[in-house]
Amino acid sequence: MKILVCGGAGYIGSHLVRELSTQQGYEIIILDNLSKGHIKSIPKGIKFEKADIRDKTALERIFSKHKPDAVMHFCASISVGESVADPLGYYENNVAGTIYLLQVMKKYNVKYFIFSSTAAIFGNPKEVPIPDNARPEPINPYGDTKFVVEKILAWSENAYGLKYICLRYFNACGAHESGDIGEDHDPETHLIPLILQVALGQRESVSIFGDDYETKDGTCVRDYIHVTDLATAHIRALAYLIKENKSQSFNLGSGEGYTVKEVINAARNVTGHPIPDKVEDRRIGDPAILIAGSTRAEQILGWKRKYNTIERYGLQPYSSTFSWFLIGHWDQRGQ
Ligand SMILES: NC(=O)c1ccc[n+]([C@@H]2O[C@H](COP(=O)([O-])OP(=O)(O)OC[C@H]3O[C@@H](n4cnc5c(N)ncnc54)[C@H](O)[C@@H]3O)[C@@H](O)[C@H]2O)c1
Ligand SMILES: O=c1ccn([C@@H]2O[C@H](COP(=O)(O)OP(=O)(O)O[C@H]3O[C@H](CO)[C@H](O)[C@H](O)[C@H]3O)[C@@H](O)[C@H]2O)c(=O)[nH]1
Repeated sequence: MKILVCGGAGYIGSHLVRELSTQQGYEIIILDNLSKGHIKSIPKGIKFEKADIRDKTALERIFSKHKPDAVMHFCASISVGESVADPLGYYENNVAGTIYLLQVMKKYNVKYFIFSSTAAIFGNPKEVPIPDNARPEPINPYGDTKFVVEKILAWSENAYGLKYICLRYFNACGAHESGDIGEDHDPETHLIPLILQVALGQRESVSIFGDDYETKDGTCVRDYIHVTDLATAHIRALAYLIKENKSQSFNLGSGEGYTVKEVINAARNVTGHPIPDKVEDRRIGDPAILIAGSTRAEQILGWKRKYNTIERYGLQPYSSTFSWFLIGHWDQRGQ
């Protein structure tokens, strides 16, 4: 089976490629414009097409050349804060880009689509952990772009018979066990790599965006899920889609939430670095608490987190950052 992995040079996509390439029966083609991804994260022997999903001519060329059977779609602009400042850019890349991709899939009769959705579609959830069937009510443009695509997918199934799976990741974290791929965004906006940059002496302090939320220590709560566990969920989702021929949406998280302060403290414990912090104003568009209920993925896909003990995480150096956080995360809880 030929799988076109759009955004396969990025953080989560590159981990999916690593896992998928260990499975029998899949041929992988990566499409990425390298705006954020890294050529060095593409393993030797995997086909690569440098292209932008907003370039329909390029998409047509790639589909006609490789004739994929399924598409996994990781490409997006991904920062909540940036999306508030530049909503049009976000709708263009995340919504218009996805429409072009779906149009070309339709033209080349490609039926299976796996979409990187997000916890950000839920806005300020009414129930925590957020059930799979909670009603999406995004509160920032980034989350809304993903919700719009989810609706486009449902209507496309209705009209054209597209079969799709939306995987709503909570906060991805960690790095590949080999240590040669991991999170490497420039500029970095995600909390854990920013904290680790302080420990590495590359930044003086980490900002805490708001300490007046209604949470146990006033800082935002997020559910951090290991990137390799996200990758294995994709492989299960693909197998399910092909076997059952049924569209579905799944939350993917750990079911546990950590405040910004807890994450910083965990990193202090693990690295032994004081990691100075600075409380700043709230970041616009940030919900107070996001924790996943992933019952559906567990029950329907048989997905289970592998990376849930300190022994599993280990110290994983990658580039200039380390996935130290998760070790500390468990130390702190006494596990
Ligand atoms: N990182 C997280 O915590 C998280 C959480 C929930 C959902 N997601 C979603 O998962 C997906 C992957 O996230 P990530 O953290 O790996 O991001 P990333 O930026 O590392 O990866 C995205 C990749 O897509 C490529 N890309 C972006 N726009 C493109 C375009 N127009 N044409 C071609 N390539 C393009 C980038 O170069 C990059 O390699 C995104 O859709 C994101 O919204 C991420
Ligand atoms: O310097 C920082 C950076 C972040 N934060 C806080 O840390 C938490 C996590 O922020 P991240 O930027 O690391 O991640 P987000 O929760 O904003 O968003 C991430 O996870 C979402 C799903 O939950 C998305 O899908 C999105 O792509 C991805 O960026 C938030 O409360 C944020 O306010 C800080 O306090 N200081």
